[in-house]
Amino acid sequence: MLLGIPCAIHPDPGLSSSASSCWGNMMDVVLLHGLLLLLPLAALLLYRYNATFHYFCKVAFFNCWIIAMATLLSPFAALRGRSVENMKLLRAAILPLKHFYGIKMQVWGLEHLNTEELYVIVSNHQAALDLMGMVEIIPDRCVPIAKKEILYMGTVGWASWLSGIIFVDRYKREDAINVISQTARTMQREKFRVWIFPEGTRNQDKSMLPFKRGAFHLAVQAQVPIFPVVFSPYWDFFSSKEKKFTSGTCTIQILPKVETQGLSSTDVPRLTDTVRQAMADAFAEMSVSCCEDQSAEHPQHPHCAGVGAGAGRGTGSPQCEENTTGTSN
Ligand SMILES: CCCCCCCCCCCCCCCCC(=O)SCCNC(=O)CCNC(=O)[C@H](O)C(C)(C)COP(=O)(O)OP(=O)(O)OC[C@H]1O[C@@H](n2cnc3c(N)ncnc32)[C@H](O)[C@@H]1OP(=O)(O)O
Ligand SMILES: CCCCCCCC/C=C\CCCCCCCC(=O)OC[C@@H](O)COP(=O)(O)O
Repeated sequence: MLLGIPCAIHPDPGLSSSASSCWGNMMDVVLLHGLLLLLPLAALLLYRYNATFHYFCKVAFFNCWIIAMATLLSPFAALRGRSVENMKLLRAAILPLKHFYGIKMQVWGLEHLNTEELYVIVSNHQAALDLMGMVEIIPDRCVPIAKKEILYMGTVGWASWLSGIIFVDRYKREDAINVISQTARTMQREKFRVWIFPEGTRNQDKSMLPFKRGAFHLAVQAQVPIFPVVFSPYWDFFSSKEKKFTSGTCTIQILPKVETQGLSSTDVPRLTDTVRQAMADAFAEMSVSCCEDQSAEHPQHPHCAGVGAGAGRGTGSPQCEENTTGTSN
């Protein structure tokens, strides 16, 4: 018996055909086992030496983790019903991810959020990885506003709904505006805070996209302050375009609050511009330090060529030119 296959090699020449077929079986099994051993080895080598494979493995793990955690936690969350308190479960489930990925989180200005009052948080949105930064600082009783598509992602949608996440249909402006106006009323009544990504979509460019106005209408209608939060650029450790995903540091900067007391809807465009400008300045400053760290490690990083040497203008990417200007101001 070899590896579970019954096999008797009989010296009798009359049985030689059965013996040779048995030999064939043995070879098949050996080959199969060899292949089964080689596959993980090849995957390991690919993971180690092929950046694209490495990237897809890490993204797949991220998605699997979220799906697994959502599936595991949804029944517990369901016991409580739809409640912002369930955000604590989601938070606890996402917090360990940074350790798996070797991503160091550095938070500046957390004391700003340490207040009893209600507020709206607005932040830039680079990738789904933002979830890891969000859970570092998300205060109690705070729910994100998310695109409606997430609601249909099976248990992930279910977990999100149970945690009180508010969904907007970005393709139906009237409906989205209604949801936001309703949120302005309920956040006061039910005492919760709201987190919005005013760019409205993921963006890994050198600068932030123009801001949608919903977050600012919400803060004005609810008469609550806005806390701008800026995630430093991920480009030294993550890029979906370049298929890059390594370890690194993410800095989260919480800017001082912007008051909305006494403002009305006519002030929203100016308010939006003020907040965006403050965030863009912070992002530009963080880009410079990110570029400096990067150029120390890899002097010819495509985003940063020339910055370390003070030759950003005209030689490096527009990103670095913009950053250099941002710092000198
Ligand atoms: C443990 C396991 C875990 C499992 C689960 C965990 C995983 C899932 C968790 C998810 C949580 C994380 C969430 C991350 C998700 C992030 C996203 O999904 S980003 C996408 C969704 N977010 C947004 O879209 C941002 C909010 N959008 C807006 O605020 C928009 O303004 C809009 C309301 C959708 C309208 O957009 P649009 O029409 O494209 O453009 P605007 O320029 O903003 O507005 C046009 C016009 O309308 C006026 N207006 C806008 N809002 C209002 C309002 N509330 N009241 C009155 N008027 C409004 C605006 O002023 C403009 O008019 P104007 O005359 O030009 O000024
Ligand atoms: C029965 C259906 C089963 C469906 C299975 C769904 C699988 C879902 C896989 C992984 C879940 C990870 C979800 C993380 C969500 C993170 C939030 C996020 O970053 O969303 C992007 C959104 O802000 C902007 O979207 P766009 O840039 O406009 O696009």
